[in-house]
Amino acid sequence: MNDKPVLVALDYPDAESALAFAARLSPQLCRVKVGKELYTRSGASLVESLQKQGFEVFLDLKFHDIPNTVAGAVRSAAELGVWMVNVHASGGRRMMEAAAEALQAYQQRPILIAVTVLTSMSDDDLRELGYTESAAERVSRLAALTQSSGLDGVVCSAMEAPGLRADRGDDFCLVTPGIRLAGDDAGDQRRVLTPADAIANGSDYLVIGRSITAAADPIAALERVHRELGLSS
Ligand SMILES: O=c1ccn([C@@H]2O[C@H](COP(=O)(O)O)[C@@H](O)[C@H]2O)c(=O)[nH]1
Repeated sequence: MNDKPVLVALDYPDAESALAFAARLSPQLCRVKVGKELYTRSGASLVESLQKQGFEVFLDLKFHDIPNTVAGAVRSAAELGVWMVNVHASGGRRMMEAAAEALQAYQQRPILIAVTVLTSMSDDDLRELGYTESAAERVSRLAALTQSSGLDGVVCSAMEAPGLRADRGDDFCLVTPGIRLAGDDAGDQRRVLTPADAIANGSDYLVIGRSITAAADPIAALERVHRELGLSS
């Protein structure tokens, strides 16, 4: 396990709330994730404010568009100096190759990963969309496509991590949302594991939102995650 596996999802409606919460966290102990809700409202300046606080930022905008547009989007993310950025694997090989190629010009580039199947989706959800594969099968296929397109890793559920680790090797980065502390409500998530089980399954990074941010005492919840992983807080 790497020494900073926790990525705290800052799913807040505005910069003030996000920055106030981040100020209670230590950049030595975790990284932060900025997603669509916060970025749409507060944009690049919010990312820069978090970086000034010392945080490495995962920009979770899940780009999915034509290759030229996605290449430009990941280039903008690199200019912003984010630590990690993502696209949707279902954008296909040419889109992912264009994204990977766009980052080659940067000496210090973001880690580039692709979302396989959202952790909020079940096999039934996929069937309703007309897919005949299970979530696990689709994740496996999209992860192979992601790796052969030159990306660094995928977003998947920790439930799929053992198979992906075996198939894709130790250097392929597995980023897993859908993490819940035991006893917490899964909410809209469908493929869920605890922090300890996710790491045991081979996850590199755990994306954790509500189990921390919606806890009565968020800092105590983060400490509980670290204790569960055998890390000091
Ligand atoms: O498949 C995915 C991809 C991204 N996410 C994001 O992670 C967090 C999870 O938040 P929780 O509150 O811990 O459920 C959220 O920002 C999602 O946009 C994901 O859940 N699943």
